[in-house]
Amino acid sequence: MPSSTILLCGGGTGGHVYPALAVATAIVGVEEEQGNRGTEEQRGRGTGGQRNRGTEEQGNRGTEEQRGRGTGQGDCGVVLVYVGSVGGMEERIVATESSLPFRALPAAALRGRGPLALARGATTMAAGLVAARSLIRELRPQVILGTGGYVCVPLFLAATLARVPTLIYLPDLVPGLAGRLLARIATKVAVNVAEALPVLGLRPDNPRALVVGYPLRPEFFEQEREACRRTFGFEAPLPVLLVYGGSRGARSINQAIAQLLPDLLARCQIIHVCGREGDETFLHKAAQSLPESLQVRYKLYPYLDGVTTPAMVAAFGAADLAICRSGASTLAELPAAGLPAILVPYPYVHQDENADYLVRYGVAEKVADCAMIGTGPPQEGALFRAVARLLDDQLARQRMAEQSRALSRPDAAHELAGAMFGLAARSGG
Ligand SMILES: CC(=O)N[C@H]1[C@@H](OP(=O)(O)OP(=O)(O)OC[C@H]2O[C@@H](n3ccc(=O)[nH]c3=O)[C@H](O)[C@@H]2O)O[C@H](CO)[C@@H](O)[C@@H]1O
Repeated sequence: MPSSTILLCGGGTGGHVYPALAVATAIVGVEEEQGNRGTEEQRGRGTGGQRNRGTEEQGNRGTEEQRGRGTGQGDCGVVLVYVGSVGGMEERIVATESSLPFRALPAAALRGRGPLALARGATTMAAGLVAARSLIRELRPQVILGTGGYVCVPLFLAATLARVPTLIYLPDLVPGLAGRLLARIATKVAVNVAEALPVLGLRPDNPRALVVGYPLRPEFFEQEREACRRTFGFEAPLPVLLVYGGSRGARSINQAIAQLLPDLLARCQIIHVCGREGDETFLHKAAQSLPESLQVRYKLYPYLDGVTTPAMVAAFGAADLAICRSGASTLAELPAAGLPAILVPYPYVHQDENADYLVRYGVAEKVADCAMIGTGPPQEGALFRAVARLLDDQLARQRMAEQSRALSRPDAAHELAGAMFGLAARSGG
């Protein structure tokens, strides 16, 4: 496919960004395999997928040399451009963790807390549609991949008007409102697991439907446990617990951990990724009130990006057990790392279905947000009881890890890249 332009679009939260970056890396890989070399001019325009995320041995901060390796920048004839929303967290992730050029569109939620919010949302979306139409006229893409979030709506509408083929990837068991809308207008609809298709009104034999798994950063499959542990400065032979609340952090989980900190640190070491919303302050204070011998077991970060901090993949590699929300990424990242988990679904979106899927396969346990601490002493709440039981039962963890690995589909990014090339070929790219 000589000199094609592909747009990747997803935003609002991290879960809509990382799958697109993984597909970008795979597209560059497929292009290079096919020996389809770009011209000097195309190279300058930027083609990269994800930067390399390393462990301690690899320097961990991403040297210039490593960044070059992970991006695929240089010899690829495809031009990839990331399209996100104005002011969304995707701009920062794309700038830090990839070398893709970034373009922003106005976008807002399609439902509001009243008629005024709804009207404001509709106005922003109308502005987004105008901007998307002019972006498509300027960049003339052969195909567009959407990975979710409201920003895909104006871009997909503009693509439909301009007859540019689109592929929407929806990773959740039950996709949100924007996802369901996009599934109606996209040329192809890809999902993580077949169970998601009926919700979208699609049968598995529908030629528009693809079941591909979840496109992951390749580094999830490559981590070496001891190196990952050293990355976080852990030396004790105690188990490592990874706590995170999705890409934004989860206040209720952070508050529960603050209460349980002394009891947890008596049994394990913790990597806690608390989100950028300011919870770091009270967690830091809770840790400082502990004896020095326990404090060294607690590693607190607002976010792990693999460039300014250690990488999220290294945290997965270091851990024996996770406590986390059940965003769609957990359906693939936990299996790829073979990491047993206690899932605490975010109550206001469809995360229960994702958690139930993993629980059904025996690779995770579920604790309701409101049951984490309960009404009595925090140690008697459902969260601490589950953590203590699993930390004490290495065999159970091993069994969960093995069953978890069996769910892994490492070829998802590659499959989606192939589907994108197929659509681009149809559009004459
Ligand atoms: C509150 C909300 O609406 N959540 C939704 C949002 O979650 P959210 O954006 O949190 O999505 P996920 O939990 O699926 O993914 C988070 C991603 O961020 C990465 N990560 C996270 C923290 C960090 O410090 N570094 C890092 O790299 C994780 O490894 C993962 O790849 O999108 C998901 C995908 O549609 C949905 O399933 C969730 O229901």
